[in-house]
Amino acid sequence: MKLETIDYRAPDSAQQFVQSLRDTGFGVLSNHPIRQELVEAIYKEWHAFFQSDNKLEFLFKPETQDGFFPSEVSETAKGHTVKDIKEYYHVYPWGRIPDSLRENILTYYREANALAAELLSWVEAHSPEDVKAHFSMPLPDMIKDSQKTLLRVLHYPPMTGDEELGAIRAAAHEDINLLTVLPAANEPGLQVQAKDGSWIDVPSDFGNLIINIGDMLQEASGGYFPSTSHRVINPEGADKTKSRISLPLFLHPNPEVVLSERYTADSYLMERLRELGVI
Ligand SMILES: O=C(O)CCC(=O)C(=O)O
Ligand SMILES: [Fe+2]
Repeated sequence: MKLETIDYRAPDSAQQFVQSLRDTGFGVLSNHPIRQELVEAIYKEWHAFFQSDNKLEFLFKPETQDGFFPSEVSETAKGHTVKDIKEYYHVYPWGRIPDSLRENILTYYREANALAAELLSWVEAHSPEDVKAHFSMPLPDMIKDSQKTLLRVLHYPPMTGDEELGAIRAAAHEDINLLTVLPAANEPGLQVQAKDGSWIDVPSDFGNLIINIGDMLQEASGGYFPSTSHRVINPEGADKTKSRISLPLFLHPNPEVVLSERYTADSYLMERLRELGVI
């Protein structure tokens, strides 16, 4: 399996993109409308924020889950026992955001959401009729004005050598949400698991946009769209001294949206957050 990069502006991009999602759980887009200068500015200013003690004034609130999550409380992926080597900040437009970082990150939030709605309409348009029939509403409507869509700014610090045995930057996991939209990070490391169990590098050319399926879309499509395992491996050699910043936007439907006969978006999310040990 190889992940092909798809030109967003190609005449058959929607069809190719949805085929890639179906085959691998991932789609990689080049030539897309997200401005690279904006992403670079965000990486730079948030890297500085993670280096500063200012982050401690924005410690996350357990009730609302916005703010800074230090590495000591960061996630343990489902089925794992060792914490990931990462710290992160949860950005919601209604949540706390340091003043000097507000403008760029909220612009990105808005623009990435607009593109995400278009990508969901591609998914809908290229779903077979029997799959589409199970969607309780058009996919873009599920996330419209959602207060739950989460932009996570992740910082994977340089390796110190004191990491817990077996710990990696992000242990293998599946995302909980509908789709995740992720600009290629400033360093490689993201891998997706192929059907044969092997791990494949996600093409991380700076400027690519990476989209992957989450468990909620898998649930809503009756398994037609697979939510595939992915992970972020530790750097080797000279790259050990480098931080990695990444910026996944997790598209979450409005809480009352029906995903399937078993779940609403809210009941699904609560179950998963409990499993992760973050609520
Ligand atoms: O940092 C990355 O490239 C991916 C992060 C990720 O998979 C996640 O936070 O769910
Ligand atoms: Fe993920």
